Amino acid sequence: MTAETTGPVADAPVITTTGLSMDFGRVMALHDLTLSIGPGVTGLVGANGAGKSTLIKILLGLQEPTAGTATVLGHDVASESDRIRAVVGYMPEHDCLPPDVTASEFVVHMARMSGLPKAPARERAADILRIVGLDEERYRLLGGYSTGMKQRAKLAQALVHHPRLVFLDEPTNGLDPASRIDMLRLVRRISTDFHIPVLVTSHLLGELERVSDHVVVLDAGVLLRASATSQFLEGTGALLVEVLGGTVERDRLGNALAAAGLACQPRGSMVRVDAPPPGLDVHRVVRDTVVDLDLDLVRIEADHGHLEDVFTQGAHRV
Ligand SMILES: Nc1ncnc2c1ncn2[C@@H]1O[C@H](COP(=O)(O)OP(=O)(O)OP(=O)(O)O)[C@@H](O)[C@H]1O
Repeated sequence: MTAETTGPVADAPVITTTGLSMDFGRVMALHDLTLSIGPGVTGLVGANGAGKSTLIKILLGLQEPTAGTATVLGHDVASESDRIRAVVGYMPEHDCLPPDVTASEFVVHMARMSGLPKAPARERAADILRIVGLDEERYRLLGGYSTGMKQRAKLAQALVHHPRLVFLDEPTNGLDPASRIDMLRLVRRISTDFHIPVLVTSHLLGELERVSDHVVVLDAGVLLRASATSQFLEGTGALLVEVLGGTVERDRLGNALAAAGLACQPRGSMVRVDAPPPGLDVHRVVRDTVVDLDLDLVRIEADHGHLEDVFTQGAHRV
């Protein structure tokens, strides 16, 4: 297997699906999915069981859909899955690492399986293990690795053969908050530093907000929404206001703003003020109210949408 040398044409779809369905009998894992995914990082989000892994397996040609068609880098998944697997890197969700070999041996082996000769395979494996942060640990047996190190080793094997596209299935699974942030930085680097399109999944809806250019939201196999991340996060027109103190001060402010005619409710330690009627200078009303109540203003900021809102706002199915 040799990876192709040319990258995807700018803005050409990297992945397309048309009417894709996967019926397992008792459960419909994907239902009539029509999608077009471009370059950059695409976050595929949805609760456990939403159909994320099933979609990836179909795209890799590992599972045959019950209906519909799909292409990956222009190749048809039904008839050209060998071509697809040659040019796509895949990090599976579950632990799939042999415990009794070192990370170095494993990643060199995966490079050789992809067709790289011995010396370049060693060189490439060393490079990629350094990039994922396993330089010093590369001669340790994988069986003794922590979850975070195993995730990095899985990522290394997905990148070692110079793929033109990578699928990362729940790369932050089992990681503590600091390791999650590190892993998400690595995911971003795959796109920004190496210019490889990435399809990355997470069941934590908000997790991919910061690293994804586009987001696809699945709910029980149905496409809820697919759009640029910026469209999910754009301003809602509402404001968040914080004053010094605790819930007593927050509620005094909220009650006074409500008495001044603004629709508001508590949001954590802050007061969320709904988009005001046109013509009303809400910043002035807030500042005047804070002064009248003898409170100390910490901040007034625009409230932005979040990915989770897609599930709570009666999402429009696409
Ligand atoms: N081989 C299979 N046979 C029967 N049902 C399956 C099979 N594979 C997946 N399913 C079911 O299809 C649905 C979607 O599963 P899938 O693994 O794609 O979800 P997911 O979004 O990746 O969730 P998770 O993150 O929990 O893996 C689930 O209800 C799952 O139980």
